[in-house]
Amino acid sequence: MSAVLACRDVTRVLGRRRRRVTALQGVNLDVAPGESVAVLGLSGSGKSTLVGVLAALDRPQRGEVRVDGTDVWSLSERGRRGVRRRVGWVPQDALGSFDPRYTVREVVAEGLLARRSAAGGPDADELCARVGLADGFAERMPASLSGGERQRVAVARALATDPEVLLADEPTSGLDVLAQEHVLETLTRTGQHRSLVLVTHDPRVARRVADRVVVLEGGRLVADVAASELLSSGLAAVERLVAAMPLERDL
Ligand SMILES: Nc1ncnc2c1ncn2[C@@H]1O[C@H](COP(=O)(O)OP(=O)(O)OP(=O)(O)O)[C@@H](O)[C@H]1O
Repeated sequence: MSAVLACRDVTRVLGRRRRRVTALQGVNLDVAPGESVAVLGLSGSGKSTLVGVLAALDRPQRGEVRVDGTDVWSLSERGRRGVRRRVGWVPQDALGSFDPRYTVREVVAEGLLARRSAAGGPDADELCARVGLADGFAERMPASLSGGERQRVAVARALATDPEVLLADEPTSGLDVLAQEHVLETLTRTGQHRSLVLVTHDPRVARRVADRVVVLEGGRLVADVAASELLSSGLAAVERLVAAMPLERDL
């Protein structure tokens, strides 16, 4: 089946002069329709850079990013905006991505303005209910919510555009185990029939959510394995990740 989101031989260099860093080097990734892929890597491995590139927000120096087979950087800015609607983005820092003047309902409604399909589809309140935020949440200000609730608002806003792919960048970082579980459950349940790319440094989260796990190390994709085989794969890259989390070995 053809990939809904793909990158080919992507290289992204950041910074200037002596501070130049090759954040991604020759990265190839295919995400099939309905597939969940976790991008696993330690801090600084290039995960956030890859998210920016896959969301068509950041242009790589080399390589292609394709949405439904279309090379996004061959399009006009307008064409690229259209393509971006197909890729819903759940940021790491949900609160920082919301307009502080907006209620939860208004944040989600903002996503609806960019909805791909015209009439029909859920309204903002229905989307809030879908992510487990019914009963008065819609009128509240995101700043008054817990971290997990804010992340669920971000999922509702991303779903509002009716994307083919959800791109989630460490959506559970800083949350306690229960809130993590709520957010991951929301992502997997509401994201059904869509593709999901989830960025994480936590092998447990990767295994919990994804069908497939790819491992980034120093800007290179060094492993691509079925999630069920992640911990028994014997892959050096996975072993290094687990070893770097001494308090979290109980996987
Ligand atoms: N604007 C920048 N200028 C120079 N180097 C940068 C810039 N942004 C990121 N980098 C470097 O690029 C590399 C990849 O960064 P990136 O943020 O993608 O990693 P990451 O895996 O998402 O890390 P984390 O898990 O800590 O968020 C790192 O070495 C980082 O220091």
